[in-house]
Amino acid sequence: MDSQDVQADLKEILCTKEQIQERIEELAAQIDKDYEGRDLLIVGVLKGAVMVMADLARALHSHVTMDWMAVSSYGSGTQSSGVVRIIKDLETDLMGKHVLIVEDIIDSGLTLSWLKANLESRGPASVEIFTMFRKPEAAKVEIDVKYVGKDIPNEFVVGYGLDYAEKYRNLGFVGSLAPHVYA
Ligand SMILES: O=P(O)(O)OC[C@H]1O[C@H](OP(=O)(O)OP(=O)(O)O)[C@H](O)[C@@H]1O
Ligand code: HPA
Ligand SMILES: [Mg+2]
Repeated sequence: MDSQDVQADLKEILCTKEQIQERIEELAAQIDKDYEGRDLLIVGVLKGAVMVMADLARALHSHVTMDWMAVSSYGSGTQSSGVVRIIKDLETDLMGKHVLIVEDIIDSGLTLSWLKANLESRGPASVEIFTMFRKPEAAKVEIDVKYVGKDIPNEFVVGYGLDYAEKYRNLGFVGSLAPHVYA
C-alpha cells in the first residue's frame, strides 16, 4: 500500500504526529511530578498502546518498570463486543505497586472499566489510567481517567497504534476512517 492509498482511506486528520508528541511530553512531566519518590509500573494494553507506551516511557524522567497485557474486545469490526478477553496476562505481581494503565483510546469505556477492576483485585497500592485519546460521546460506562491526551469526536479513528482490521496501526498520526472503507 503506498501513501496515496492511505490518504484516500481517511476522512480527516484529527491529531498530527507533532501534536501527539507535544501532548505526551506535557503529560509525562505531570506524571513525573505526581509519582515523585514512588516506584511506578506502567502497563501497556496490547496491541493498540504500543506506540503511546514507547513514546510515554521515553518522555518520563523517573525510573519506571514496564509490563504488558493483551486484551481484545473489538475483533475485526468497528463496534466493541463488550466481552473482554485476556490474551496475554502480566508477568508482574501487582501487590503493593503503583500502577498506571496506558491505553491508546477510550471509546465505550468497556475495556478499561473491566481492566481497571481486574488489576485492582490484585492488591496494588494504586491503579490509574492514561489514555492518549478519548471519545466522550461514546461512553457507555463512567471511568475515572487521570491522564487524557485528547478528546476526539465519536468517529472511528486509525493510526498511532489504532487499527481497523489490523491495518493503519503504523501511521504516526491519527485520522478518522472514511466510511467507504468499512461500509
Ligand atoms: O473503550 P472501548 O470501547 O472498550 O475501546 C477501547 C479498546 O479497544 C481497542 O482495543 P482492541 O480490543 O480493538 O484491541 P487492540 O488494542 O489489539 O486493537 C483499543 O485499543 C482499546 O483497548
Ligand atoms: O475508533 C477506534 N479506532 C480503532 N480502534 C478502536 N477501538 C475502540 N475505538 C476505536
Ligand atoms: Mg487495545
